[in-house]
Amino acid sequence: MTILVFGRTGQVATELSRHGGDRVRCLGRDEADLTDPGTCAAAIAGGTWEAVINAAAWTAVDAAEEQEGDALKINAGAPEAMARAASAAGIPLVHISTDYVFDGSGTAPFAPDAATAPLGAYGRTKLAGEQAVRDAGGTHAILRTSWVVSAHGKNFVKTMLRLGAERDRLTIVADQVGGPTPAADIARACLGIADQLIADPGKTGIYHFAGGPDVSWADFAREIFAQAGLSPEVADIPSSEFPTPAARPANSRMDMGTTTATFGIARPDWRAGLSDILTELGAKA
Ligand SMILES: NC(=O)C1=CN([C@@H]2O[C@H](COP(=O)(O)OP(=O)(O)OC[C@H]3O[C@@H](n4cnc5c(N)ncnc54)[C@H](OP(=O)(O)O)[C@@H]3O)[C@@H](O)[C@H]2O)C=CC1
Ligand SMILES: Cc1cn([C@H]2C[C@H](O)[C@@H](COP(=O)(O)OP(=O)(O)O[C@H]3O[C@@H](C)C(=O)[C@@H](O)[C@H]3O)O2)c(=O)[nH]c1=O
Repeated sequence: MTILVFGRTGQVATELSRHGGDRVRCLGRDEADLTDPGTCAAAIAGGTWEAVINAAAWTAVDAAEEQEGDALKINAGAPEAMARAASAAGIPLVHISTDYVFDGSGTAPFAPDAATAPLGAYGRTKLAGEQAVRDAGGTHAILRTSWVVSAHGKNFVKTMLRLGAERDRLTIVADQVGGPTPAADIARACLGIADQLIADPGKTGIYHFAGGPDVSWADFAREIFAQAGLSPEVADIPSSEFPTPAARPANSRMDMGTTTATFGIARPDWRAGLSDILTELGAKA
């Protein structure tokens, strides 16, 4: 049997396709459009699947501020339909969420049961998606991750490689700290969690999965440039000097202790994943 994946072109979906091989069937927007949640439910009901993984989402953080209704449909309406259909089919759903459901207060890592309080529209829509998945009442894992990077799509590593080649000096925020997470590691975790939920629906719940060690965006940029053999000056700035439509959490540290205890999945070292990404991009020094 096969695992159904929503998403085909995204960072995590691309790695699910790569790591899942013949075990996964990835649906692009042409086959299941999340703005039309009925197409997601129909895709689940229309096949015989072992599990469902939702790797599709509205991920444009700033654009969500102006288009929250559109983002809500994709990040909550579609997951609700997926969760209901998966529950009706008696199969588990692995749904990916984000550190941006937290307000970023303090410096301690957030546990999965910590209070949520999103700072912006993207986080609000993702939190609504989590709630919808839980309300559907089926077997599920809501896997919150952070700062996803890969050789595909749009992400901080690719932005830094572009800017680092163009400029002598970059100003990068140093007062936001979190765990960069390679999409390949997320894909492996999702597949492992899906298998374990099939075997034991009692593992249903909210889990965290983020790379370590925690780092500021500025220090993350420095490591990207070190591994890529680029040497622009990286100047630390406060978030106030990099104004964006959506506020970002200052503290994105996430405690993944329950993920390790429940599923035996260890925290990945993002520096190793970064090395793989740069090698794949032909950018490794
Ligand atoms: N990127 C990050 O830094 C983080 C991401 N996450 C979460 O991880 C998950 C995966 O993110 P990531 O791989 O980075 O996402 P990407 O932005 O790389 O890809 C998003 C995917 O969603 C698809 N999608 C968007 N809108 C629709 C739609 N209307 N119908 C069908 N498909 C659609 C896109 O397809 P298309 O190419 O056709 O638009 C694409 O495949 C998401 O749940 C995200 O919220 C969590 C923390 C950090
Ligand atoms: C390009 C650039 C960015 N920055 C800052 C802005 C921001 O605080 C930080 C990262 O910028 P980005 O726009 O890549 O990050 P952003 O889109 O906010 O990334 C988020 O995406 C969503 C989908 C998530 O779920 C989060 O976990 C997180 O990964 O870097 C600088 O300080 N200087 C720069 O030159």
